[in-house]
Amino acid sequence: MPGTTLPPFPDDVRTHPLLIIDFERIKAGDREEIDTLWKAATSLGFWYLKNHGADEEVNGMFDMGAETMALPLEERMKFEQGDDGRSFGYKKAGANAVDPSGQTLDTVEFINVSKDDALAYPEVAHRTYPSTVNARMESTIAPFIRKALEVNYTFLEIFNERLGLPEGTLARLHDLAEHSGSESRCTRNPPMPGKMSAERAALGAHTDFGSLSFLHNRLGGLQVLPPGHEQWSYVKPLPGHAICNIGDALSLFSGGILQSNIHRVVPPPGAQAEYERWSLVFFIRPGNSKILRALVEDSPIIADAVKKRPGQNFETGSTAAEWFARRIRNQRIKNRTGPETWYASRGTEHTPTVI
Ligand SMILES: O=C(O)CCC(=O)C(=O)O
Ligand SMILES: [Fe+2]
Repeated sequence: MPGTTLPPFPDDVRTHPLLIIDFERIKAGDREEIDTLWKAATSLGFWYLKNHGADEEVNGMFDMGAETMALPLEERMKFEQGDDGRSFGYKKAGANAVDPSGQTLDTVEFINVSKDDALAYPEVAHRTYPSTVNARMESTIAPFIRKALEVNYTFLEIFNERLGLPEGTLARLHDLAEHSGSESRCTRNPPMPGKMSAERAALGAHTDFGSLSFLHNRLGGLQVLPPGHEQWSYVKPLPGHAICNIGDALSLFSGGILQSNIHRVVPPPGAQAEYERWSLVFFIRPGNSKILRALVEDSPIIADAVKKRPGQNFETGSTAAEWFARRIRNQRIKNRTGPETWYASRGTEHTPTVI
């Protein structure tokens, strides 16, 4: 957290390098930088982002997270997301399964704030939040969300062009005026030194539900399973760099050209394990009514990609709202009937598209 000196990320753990993208160069239309972004988005689907200009808002969001987690649990529980497939609100630690067995539970708690609630405040679009969230809705949360949207819409415009889609197609699928599952998430994972091995997931293996994630963390713990690998690798946090990744919705819209890669969170490595781990994400997700399917009629490039992957299903028959609700509902341990509940919470991770 701000003001704390954290031990460095150890140099003796398996780490996967990510390409570094400079947001200033992307905004300036630098072709070389856009080529590098395209390479990252279509291979691992993860990249570092520097010069994103959101540092101040990110620090404010971490303060909001600390203030919220300092509220009595009883108070936080008044705003719990519940078992009906709703994402917005507070999620207590241990509410979710992390694997099919249902024997182990997640250890993270987080506070999710809807983009619609933050931008409509003081009007309520979906739900109400703890006092600590309300106090910072206009000064911290809405500014952070606006910055994150600027970054994400910039990427969407580039992907739109590279995918050969008619101008504005991806922007319309993420129409700011339509209610959506887009949200900010501030997560706390308590330190549990020595109690768990690195194989004990704090947040189970998953692909992100939405289109793009704009992530900020300070301590290690995030791991990716790159296509073709059998072992998990850490993603090393780099000061001043966000980590961006593609989620299921963009992977589906693009017929698998954009890669939604599996990842998880384990306790921080080495001496970092002694510390509380915080992370902050903004997830941009399609408008609630949008159907998750490959945009084959809109782009010959996407039609071609789908033809090349005959074993894969890019027709979910599901709206964005239904897709997210299904996944969230089936992660909740209260809804578990057996391993099938875990499998029903899955996204595109069983159909990797990068060989
Ligand atoms: O905490 C992190 O570093 C990643 C979190 C994550 O993957 C998520 O919230 O979907
Ligand atoms: Fe994630």
